[in-house]
Amino acid sequence: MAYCSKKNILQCPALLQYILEENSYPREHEQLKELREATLETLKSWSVMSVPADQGLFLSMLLKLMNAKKTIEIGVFTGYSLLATALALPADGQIMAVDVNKESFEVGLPFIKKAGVDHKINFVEAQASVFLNDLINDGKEGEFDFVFVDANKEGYIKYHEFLLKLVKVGGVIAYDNTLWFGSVALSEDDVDENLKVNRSHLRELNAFLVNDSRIEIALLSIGDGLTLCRRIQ
Ligand SMILES: C[S@@+](CC[C@H](N)C(=O)[O-])C[C@H]1O[C@@H](n2cnc3c(N)ncnc32)[C@H](O)[C@@H]1O
Repeated sequence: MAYCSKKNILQCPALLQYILEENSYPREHEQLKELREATLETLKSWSVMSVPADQGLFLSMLLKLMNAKKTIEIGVFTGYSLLATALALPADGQIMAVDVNKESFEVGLPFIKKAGVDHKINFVEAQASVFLNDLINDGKEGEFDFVFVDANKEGYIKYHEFLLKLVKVGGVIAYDNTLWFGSVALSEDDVDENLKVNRSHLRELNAFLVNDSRIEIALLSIGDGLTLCRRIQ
């Protein structure tokens, strides 16, 4: 098989271990560590859905550099990236978070409460497109500093149009998994059957974003690939 079996584009296990175990876990917030461990214990192999600790540290750094205050989270799962975001925002920061399934969120919620940041989070159980449409109808255009998108990959291009309205000029939309195990760079014949559908959605998204003159982009090789889109008009 020509792709990395971990949901991470780093092909070298020793390097991944060095980045995570020696350089990220020592700086991970205590409740993020507890949430990560509870996710592994409760959801076993599904725990691969959480963003890795190095990406959590990056998100935290980015949000602080931007002085972000109001954000949107699409795709919560047990809430690793949500808690990393909530910890990085100021005391009066606000996150509008959506997931179709509340069950996984409930696994992480005790750690979010223990960290004392649950007051910053508005969790809505809904389809992301319905939730985004409602935010627009509620007059929230141009209100958000940052959006983290980590949900159904086939929805990303549709969400992009809503998000360009909701994020302010200068705000950032971050799309997760844009390198999809590294499979986006391989020919379809070399890709595992399980990866093909999302590989195709993500190649389509990447081609769309690179040609979108409304944004500045940076595709980062962190985690499973993260594309930052800064709204410029
Ligand atoms: C990769 S996980 C998110 C991981 C999370 N960011 C973290 O760090 O733990 C993807 C989540 O997207 C949610 N999801 C899938 N399709 C969705 C949709 N149409 N609308 C909202 N959420 C959706 C799933 O229920 C799942 O919890």
